[in-house]
Amino acid sequence: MAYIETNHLTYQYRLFEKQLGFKNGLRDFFHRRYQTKQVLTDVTFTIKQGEKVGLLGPNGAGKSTLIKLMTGILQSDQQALRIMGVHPDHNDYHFLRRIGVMMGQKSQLNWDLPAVDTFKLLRSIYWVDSSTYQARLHKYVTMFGLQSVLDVPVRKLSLGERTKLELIATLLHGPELLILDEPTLGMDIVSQREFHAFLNQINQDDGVTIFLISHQMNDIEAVAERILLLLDGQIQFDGSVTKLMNTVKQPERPLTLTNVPTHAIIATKDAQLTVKPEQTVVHPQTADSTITFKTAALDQLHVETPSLEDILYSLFRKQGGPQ
Ligand SMILES: Nc1ncnc2c1ncn2[C@@H]1O[C@H](COP(=O)(O)OP(=O)(O)OP(=O)(O)O)[C@@H](O)[C@H]1O
Repeated sequence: MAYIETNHLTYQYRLFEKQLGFKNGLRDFFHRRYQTKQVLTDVTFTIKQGEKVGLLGPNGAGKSTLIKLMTGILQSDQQALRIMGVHPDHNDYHFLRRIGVMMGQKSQLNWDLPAVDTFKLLRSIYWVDSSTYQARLHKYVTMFGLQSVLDVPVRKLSLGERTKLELIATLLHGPELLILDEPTLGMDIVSQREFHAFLNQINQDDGVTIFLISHQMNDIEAVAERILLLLDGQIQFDGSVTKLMNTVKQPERPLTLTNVPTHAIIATKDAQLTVKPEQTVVHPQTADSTITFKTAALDQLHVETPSLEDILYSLFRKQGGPQ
């Protein structure tokens, strides 16, 4: 049985259609009219225990909606979604104990209290025994080097410190599945890397399955072994970052050559280019980073490989799947 399984998962919101004017307002009161907004259509994928999966998609693609369905905040068809063998329900305590959810824009830490006070509260809510709690707290706080800020009211901490404490709060009850929605928003690059290293460590040490939504490409590249691309409400790609880079028809990039000798021939992996004497810019069909020279004597050759961000930019702009 798959650890996480969606099977033609479809979701639409129902929106109240409000009419303008007093008379229409009165009519609305007795005869409400609704329209529907299709957000997810036939979303099908499976995730194995211990995987680190990134969910990518443009604004409004339905990523948060999918998370709300996965955590039982929104309800879907029973057969369309199974998480750890059950249909998610946000009233199911046993289910909630097994997952941890961190939303970058929502905090569970009390602003006026030190983080350790919220940790103690969470320990009681989740019935974590004292020795397990102490061991986890010690491990996580040491990994992040946050010993000195545990007793400081949260409002006095930097955003980076708060975010790391937020992650610790999410993990104290020992969830097997960690769902993260934009966790590194606003973090500097040093804190981001510490955060990535932490996630990879808990995945390795404790086998925590990680489901990560982020618009930060470095989050995805540093953590996710596999990405799901949500476009037009459907999973349009499922595979590794490398596979996405190889699958997607990459935007054509000019090669800028200087001091090209007469009829210098450059071989790419898949094709050969013959450079005409005066030509200093060529547009190869298949440019990649493994270009070799057959006839050397080029002074300078710079090949730019498109980044993941470039690839996603072109995909998100046209809102279509990889071709
Ligand atoms: N409660 C709601 N009622 C009606 N429509 C909603 C509701 N919540 C979200 N939507 C709509 O559903 C679509 C998907 O929203 P969702 O928040 O899931 O997207 P997202 O991929 O998480 O976007 P972002 O990257 O901006 O966070 C959007 O068009 C949004 O306006």
